[in-house]
Amino acid sequence: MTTTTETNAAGATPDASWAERAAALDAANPLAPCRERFLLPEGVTYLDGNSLGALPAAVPEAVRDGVARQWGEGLIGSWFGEQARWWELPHRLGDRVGALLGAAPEQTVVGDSTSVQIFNTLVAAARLRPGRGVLLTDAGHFPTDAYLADSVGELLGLRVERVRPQEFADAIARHGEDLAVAAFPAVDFATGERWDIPALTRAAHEVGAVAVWDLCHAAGAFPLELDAWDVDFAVGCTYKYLSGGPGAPAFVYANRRHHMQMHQPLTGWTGHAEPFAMHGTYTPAEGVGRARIGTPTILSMLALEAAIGAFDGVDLEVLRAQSLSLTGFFIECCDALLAGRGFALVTPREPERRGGQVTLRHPDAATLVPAAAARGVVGDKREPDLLRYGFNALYNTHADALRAARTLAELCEG
Ligand SMILES: Cc1ncc(COP(=O)(O)O)c(C=O)c1O
Ligand SMILES: Nc1c(O)cccc1C(=O)C[C@H](N)C(=O)O
Repeated sequence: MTTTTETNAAGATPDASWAERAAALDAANPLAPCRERFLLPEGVTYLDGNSLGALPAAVPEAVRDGVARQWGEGLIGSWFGEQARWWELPHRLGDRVGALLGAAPEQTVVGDSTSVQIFNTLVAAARLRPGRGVLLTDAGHFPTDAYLADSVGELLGLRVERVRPQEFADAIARHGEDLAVAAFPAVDFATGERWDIPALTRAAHEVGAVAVWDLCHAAGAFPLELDAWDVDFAVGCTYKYLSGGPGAPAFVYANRRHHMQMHQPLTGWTGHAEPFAMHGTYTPAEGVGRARIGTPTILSMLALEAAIGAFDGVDLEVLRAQSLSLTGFFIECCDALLAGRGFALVTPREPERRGGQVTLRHPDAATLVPAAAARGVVGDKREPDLLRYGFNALYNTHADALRAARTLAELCEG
């Protein structure tokens, strides 16, 4: 398999030895018992957890309890009653998610969708830098981030500039004190390339700008240190590596030092200082509670709360090591088994530049991805010719990686 810059001349290792290597790596995996924390369909190799995480085993019972006992029996009393305390759930869950992001408690809340939180946070961030004229964002950002940056620019009269992250540091320096906000993804959704959050955050701070990170493809995939890196704001979804389920609520992290000045545009009643006083005018809650917007989606939050339990006792450094072992082994398998079949590796080979996914390019991606899924290997396709395979170290195995590469090779043989 080739990259744009190099040709990898892997030797023809016999097929059996790949299987032996996969088995040995899986046998040595300290996270292997975590696979039992998920309900995976028999015979399916699921490599699309970078889009929708697999179902954690604890979720069905948590949702059943939420419906039958907390709602069915507790009724309205479950908002504040000991049996459920739904009202606190955005904070309770926020702290659980925050722990996976390197965020001390009371800086993260869960609620609404990623798109809503991106909008709210971008405006709040820009309002911290009045008089500045530029919102810098990634030219390859996920579409919702790009559309919302344009919308925020239009609303606030900011010029939106889109640059590739390789040019980000230069663009920051060029705009200097005219830069209000730098909004970037931690990992590129298409290529799987991981960007340097601490270095880029520092660069933004050097010109006095505010850094907003989209952690959709990072949260739960590898360790993050938002507090230590002095990140301003971060937003992300919980349905990918956190496996919160379809439509699971987003999270927003707001660094404690911004809480008192943070002025968000979506001033919903649950972010009010006294929501049940039913005042006619908005006074934001103190602390991160002001990032709340509307009524929490309790059933989804209960699913997410149970899902996050899959991380209990997991050292994120160990998870990262396993994730890199999986993606690295998959790249090796592809180098060997797909050589000369028209594939190119899009994701960087250097481990520190990868998140949890490996992206390949092939002119027949549109037919290969569904054909592989029909043979039990589920990944996804992104325009125009990308095949994405996402590895979640809590449930994927090296055998999954080998099967995926082998299946693609078999499909190319016809
Ligand atoms: C980087 C990124 N941002 C945002 C989203 C999605 O936003 P929402 O959850 O609002 O659909 C995704 C994926 O869906 C994504 O990959
Ligand atoms: N959010 C999604 C959805 O609601 C339906 C189908 C796919 C998605 C995705 O997660 C897309 C994803 N963010 C991506 O990286 O392409």
